Amino acid sequence: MNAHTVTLANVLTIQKLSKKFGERFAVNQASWSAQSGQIICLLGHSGCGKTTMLRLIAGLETPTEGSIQLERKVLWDPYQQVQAEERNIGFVFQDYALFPHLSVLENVMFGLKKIPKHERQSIAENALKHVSMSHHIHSYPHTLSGGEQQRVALARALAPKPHVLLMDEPFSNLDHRLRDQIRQSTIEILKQTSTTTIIVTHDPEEALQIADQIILMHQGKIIQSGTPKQLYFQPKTLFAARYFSDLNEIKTQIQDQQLHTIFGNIDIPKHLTSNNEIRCYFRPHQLRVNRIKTENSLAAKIISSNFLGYSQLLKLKIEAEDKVLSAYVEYSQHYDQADTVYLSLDLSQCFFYEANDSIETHQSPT
Ligand SMILES: Nc1ncnc2c1ncn2[C@@H]1O[C@H](COP(=O)(O)OP(=O)(O)OP(=O)(O)O)[C@@H](O)[C@H]1O
Repeated sequence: MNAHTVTLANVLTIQKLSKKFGERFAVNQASWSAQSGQIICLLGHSGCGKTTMLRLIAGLETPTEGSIQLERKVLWDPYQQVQAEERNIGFVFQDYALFPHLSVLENVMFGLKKIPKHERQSIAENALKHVSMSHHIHSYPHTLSGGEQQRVALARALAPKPHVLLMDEPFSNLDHRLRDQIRQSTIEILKQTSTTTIIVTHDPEEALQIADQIILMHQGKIIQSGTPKQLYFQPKTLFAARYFSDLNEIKTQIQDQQLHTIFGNIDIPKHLTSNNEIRCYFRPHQLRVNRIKTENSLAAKIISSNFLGYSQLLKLKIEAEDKVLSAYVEYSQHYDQADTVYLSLDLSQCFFYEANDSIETHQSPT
């Protein structure tokens, strides 16, 4: 193996995992893996099966089929099962689930039952020091802010040095200003301790910011997995593209082995082989807005403008077409409603899908 191809071992391996409640699949044939020290985000809309996936890994739900493996040990398959308390997996619940009648220190010590009594206190104190909560060891949970409770829950989950840490929407109960700060410090702690962590979130920006790998789910199935940049820049389906931002859509026509659009022509992407109509999609910030006409640019009128602080969202009506597009531009450029501007687009950065795109089948260029 050469020095540049070091591969990390899989810590967690999920294969064809399914969970049915009645006739409905909450998780449907999901396969993915986490490598040592990685932060994985399970991302998707409400009800897509993220929490069920965490609970299956923790041993709080029993799978219908498939397998879960921690390093070389099978945690669950149809023939072998390891009980939840024997899995050495930490869990931070959405509401933190601290015991109200125990102090902060006692809450953290509670997770250390397997460790000799005389060592528990110093390990718990150390874990609390790590999350900067030493000054609160004798406080009770109800006297702490949401952010402080989150840090105690993190210390309690990390103190037993779990093989894998599971966190269910850990930042969603924090107010907006605190969220960024707590998220940042949590990620620093997870990276310092090289803790392999699976975080559930429905927030695409959060996943892009913190994940080494994103697993995007819809109706129990994995739609796409990969690095944040792969999901954002090379979404394989319209669903994946749309999860991360609004999209503009324009029509294309096939002529002479090329796709013709109002912004110019491009070779037909190789992955598109059927005869269905192909549509071109792009994010609002991809549309270039200019005051001066350039080659291949289209005249458009600004029909509305929304101030967003640093940027501005423009709705633009193309003059020669019955088409309205959206664009983000820097506010400092001071575009106003009714201004005429010129639009251009780099087609090589756009996504192309068939018009009747189903969620799982059609791919964009990679
Ligand atoms: N114990 C249960 N009994 C029956 N159905 C369940 C049970 N738990 C979850 N479900 C169903 O399984 C599906 C997936 O639920 P799950 O909680 O895993 O989704 P989620 O993506 O975590 O959603 P949210 O973000 O809203 O928490 C939903 O349709 C839900 O109603």
